[in-house]
Amino acid sequence: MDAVIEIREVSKSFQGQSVLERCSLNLKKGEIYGLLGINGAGKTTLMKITGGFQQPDEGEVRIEGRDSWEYREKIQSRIGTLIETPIFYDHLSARENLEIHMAYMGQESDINGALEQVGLVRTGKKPVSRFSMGMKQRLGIARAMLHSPDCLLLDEPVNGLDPVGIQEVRDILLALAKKGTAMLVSSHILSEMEQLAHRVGILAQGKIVEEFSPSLMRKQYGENFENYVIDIMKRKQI
Ligand SMILES: Nc1ncnc2c1ncn2[C@@H]1O[C@H](COP(=O)(O)OP(=O)(O)OP(=O)(O)O)[C@@H](O)[C@H]1O
Repeated sequence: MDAVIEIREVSKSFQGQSVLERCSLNLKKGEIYGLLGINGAGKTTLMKITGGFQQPDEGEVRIEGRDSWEYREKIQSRIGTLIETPIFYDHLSARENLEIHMAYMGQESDINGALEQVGLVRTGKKPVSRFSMGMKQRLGIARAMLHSPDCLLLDEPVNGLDPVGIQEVRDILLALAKKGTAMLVSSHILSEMEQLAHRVGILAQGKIVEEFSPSLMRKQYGENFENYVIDIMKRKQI
């Protein structure tokens, strides 16, 4: 398999508490991989390590063949990330924030198009400090995808979005996947995963304990799909 993201036996502990334990998963071009797990399972930690924002204690992550910690600067300029609450220059507008980001990336991009895609084109000079949580989230998504990255790491991307926003973001992500972008996406909303992800992995006990195709799972379990998945999450928690 031509993996764009290869997570190989990654382990990470904080103050002696193991969070990830030989966790492995692969993502290929155009694939959306949904990461499910209870609070504190280690989803954000795995995203941070994948993007080279944290060093694994053991194991490695390769993005397009490069070690994501060793080559973190290069990698971070090529991937798009939305991990935890996005941070912006609060006194600046959405457009100014994106302009600064692209200047930092040393690239040019269609900022207007991106703002339009996420429904922020009419915010004009309004400073980000006056944005709602959902608007900040939309801006975070625009920033993550602005430089047309081959890989996106999105930690709860629809968090705080209204139903219209959720659908818009889902459509954007599905369209990007069709163009070949690989995405690691976490969400607590199972129905969202079902509509978005090609493959879902359940993170528990520090590793992926179960992987499935949500559409096949729905076919197999019908209305019991949610219960089935929640059951696995409960059983594997300990
Ligand atoms: N920098 C850190 N220092 C100490 N502990 C940390 C640090 N980062 C994460 N942890 C701990 O690692 C565990 C996993 O946290 P993480 O944020 O990765 O989980 P999560 O699956 O994303 O949770 P949630 O669904 O609640 O967002 C938690 O117990 C958390 O307290």
